[in-house]
Parts: sequence; structure tokens; C-alpha cells
Amino acid sequence: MLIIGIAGGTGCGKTTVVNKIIDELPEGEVGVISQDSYYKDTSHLSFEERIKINFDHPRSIDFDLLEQHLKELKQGQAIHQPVYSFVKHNRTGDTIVTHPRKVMIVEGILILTNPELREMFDIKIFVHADTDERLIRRLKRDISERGRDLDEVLMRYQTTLKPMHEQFIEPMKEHADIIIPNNRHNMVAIDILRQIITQKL
Ligand SMILES: Nc1ncnc2c1ncn2[C@@H]1O[C@H](COP(=O)(O)OP(=O)(O)O)[C@@H](O)[C@H]1O
Ligand SMILES: Nc1ccn([C@@H]2O[C@H](COP(=O)(O)O)[C@@H](O)[C@H]2O)c(=O)n1
Repeated sequence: MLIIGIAGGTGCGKTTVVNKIIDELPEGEVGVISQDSYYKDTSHLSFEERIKINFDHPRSIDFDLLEQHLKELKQGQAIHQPVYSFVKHNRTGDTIVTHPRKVMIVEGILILTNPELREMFDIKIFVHADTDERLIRRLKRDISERGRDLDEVLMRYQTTLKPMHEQFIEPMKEHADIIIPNNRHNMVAIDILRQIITQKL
């Protein structure tokens, strides 16, 4: 199994890059684990308490479960990946059965901050897009898909997104094997990745 970690700030285009890689490789060869599925269970908190959580800090992620699941996949076992709701700010209680594949991609803003997880990646990728570009994309996406409004996104941006990005995410470029510039759609980078993956397989 080839394990690829794809990190980068919110809105940089991680999910988009992952989907393009899936499109480029034979069907059924690629599986995906999203860090978003591993936000800690917050069922014990009220909604008002949940919205105050700093979702851009590594402590908001259940890295133990993420690591355990990746190990199980590596051993050939299927896992139950939690389903996360950005509207409820909590896991839904549902899970998706994720089967081991020849290529497993782990994507998320903070996945390179965890040393144990980092060790498990055969290839570490950092997707880069400029800060203003990411904020514009985030605004559009969170308003259309995640039930947010302008004030919510901007408040979160100023209080947690920007400072956490500078403290935890941007420095992780140092650990990356490949940095993909993604201010515009970058099909050349996807093609190079496809070649690297095919060669390694
Ligand atoms: N290279 C790009 N150029 C323009 N828009 C993009 C690009 N990559 C992604 N997007 C858009 O930006 C938004 C956020 O992208 P997404 O892949 O969800 O980012 P991430 O997973 O890193 O948060 C989506 O609406 C997506 O369609
Ligand atoms: N309840 C939540 C949980 C997370 N977020 C934000 O999601 C971002 C990470 O997801 P991407 O798909 O953008 O990589 C992160 O920046 C969190 O602020 C949220 O808004 N609400």
C-alpha cells in the first residue's frame, strides 16, 4: 500500500486535487481518508459551546483514531470512517466503510503536524494557494455548502484560521516532498503525481 498525505491551508484545493488524482487512476485503486472525519466527538457539548471550538488547532483532531485506522487499513482491514457535519459541528453518528486500496490518500489541514502520522506517509504533499485566494474560496464554499454566513467565516478567519495557519500549517511545508502551486488549476502537477504513483505501484 502506498500512503500519500496531502496537506495545505483551508481552501487551497486539497479535496479538488484528491478528486483529480482519483479520476486519473484506475477505478478502485485509490481510497481516501479525510482529516475532517476525525474531528473529536463533541456530543457532550451544546451547540453554543461547539461553535466556540478552535477547529484549526491540532488538539481538535482525534489523531489516535486516525492513526489506528490507517494502521488497520495497512494491515488489510476495512475501517468505519466517521461522518462529520460542518452544520452541527459534530460527528453525525454514521460511518462510511472504507476498504484498503493500493493507494490510500490522507488529506487535511493538520495531518503533517502529527509526527507519528507523518512517519506513515510514503509521499508528503503540500498544496499551496495564496491567503487571499484561499479566503475567497472558503467564503464561497462555506456559505454555499457548510451553512455559514459572511460574518461567521470572517470572524473565524480573524480569530483562529489565520493565526493557526501561520503557527501550525504553513511551517509544515518543510516536511513536504512536493509543493503544488494551486492558485490556478494545475493539471501538470496532477499528471506528474499520477506518473509518480504509477511508477511506485
Ligand atoms: N485551483 C483552483 N482554482 C479555483 N478554484 C479552486 C481551485 N482548487 C479548488 N478550488 C475551489 O475552491 C474551493 C475549495 O476547494 P477544496 O478542494 O474544497 O479545498 P480544501 O479541501 O483544501 O479546503 C472549492 O469550491 C473548489 O472548487
Ligand atoms: N465544525 C467545523 C469544523 C471545521 N471547520 C473548518 O474546516 C476547515 C478544514 O476543512 P477544509 O476542508 O477547509 O480543509 C478548518 O479550517 C476549520 O476552520 C469548521 O469551519 N467547522
